[in-house]
Amino acid sequence: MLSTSIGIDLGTASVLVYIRGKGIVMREPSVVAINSNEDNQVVAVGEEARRMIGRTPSNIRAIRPLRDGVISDYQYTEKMLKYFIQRAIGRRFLKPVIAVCVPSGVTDVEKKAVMDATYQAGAREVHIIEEPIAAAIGAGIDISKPVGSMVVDIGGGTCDIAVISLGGIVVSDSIKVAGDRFDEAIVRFMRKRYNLLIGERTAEDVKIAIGSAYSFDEKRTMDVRGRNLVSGLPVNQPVTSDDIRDAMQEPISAVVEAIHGVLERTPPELAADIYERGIIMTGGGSLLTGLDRLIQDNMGLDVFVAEDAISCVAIGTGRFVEHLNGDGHFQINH
Ligand SMILES: Nc1ncnc2c1ncn2[C@@H]1O[C@H](COP(=O)(O)OP(=O)(O)OP(=O)(O)O)[C@@H](O)[C@H]1O
Repeated sequence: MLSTSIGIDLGTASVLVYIRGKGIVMREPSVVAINSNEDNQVVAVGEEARRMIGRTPSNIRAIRPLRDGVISDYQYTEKMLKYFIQRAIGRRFLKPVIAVCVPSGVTDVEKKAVMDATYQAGAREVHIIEEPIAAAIGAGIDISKPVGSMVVDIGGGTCDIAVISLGGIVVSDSIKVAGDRFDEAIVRFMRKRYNLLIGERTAEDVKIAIGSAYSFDEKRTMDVRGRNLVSGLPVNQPVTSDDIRDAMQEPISAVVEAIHGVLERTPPELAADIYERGIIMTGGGSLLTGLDRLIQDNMGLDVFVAEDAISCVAIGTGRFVEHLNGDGHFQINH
């Protein structure tokens, strides 16, 4: 009997678990709720904890243990990871082999900590995988070939840009500007332009509903509910997709500049491959309307959003662990 292989995308915004033969079996927000009256015990994890944000007595706090693509709270990252692994695998006779994809800003010490937590949660063997490699595998790129591919993974906390060839990263950059920064920019804009106080969850909803990185002919509007900072009362403020584009201009430009920077540092042969094949975008942030078009116009090359972009890293991590050969190397025979 084969032991189970599991791939985990330990993301800033969400954790996805992939099991061999089943695909993605779990997709939960990276949130932990703790009770300060009971020695900061964990009271809920994932979606249940997220629902508690802003709706709990003051002794219960919902925290995001990974922020800005780094582990901001190791203790709770470990608890969250263990909870998800145990829920995914249940009771098993044979311990699973687990690959965990960590945000690229994570240090070697933190990687070791994630490894230890995964062993403690019941793994037989643990592999830590880099985010751009997982994203590329998940997007269906054959990374083993001596051909340059550029992957831009835009998550919640980080935007990772990498040129991959022969299974390794040749040039890369990681900036702490991604989906969360877009949301924060919308919060700031609403306060400045409309004296309206909104939370980050509302900002995210607005971004997904009418946010656009590119100026399309069709304009969209929506009413945003918040608190007027002058009257102190709740109001509905109509906003347009142009408003939201203005709001996000700074973080969007930072993403475009970072891609430029990586292309400039790419060796000419690989750059030629990328001009021929285009850029692949993955991660939830790449779903922002018009972002592909904006990058395409700026760079003068084709940009494709991968199928199921938000799951690419988890799928890639799962495929990585499925195709490990006996000596611990990734190998797919095409
Ligand atoms: N349709 C959409 N349009 C715009 N943004 C979206 C959309 N769907 C999801 N997002 C954004 O994608 C981000 C989360 O992406 P993802 O789940 O890939 O991140 P993550 O892997 O948890 O983070 P990281 O890679 O930084 O660790 C959030 O900021 C979310 O608002």
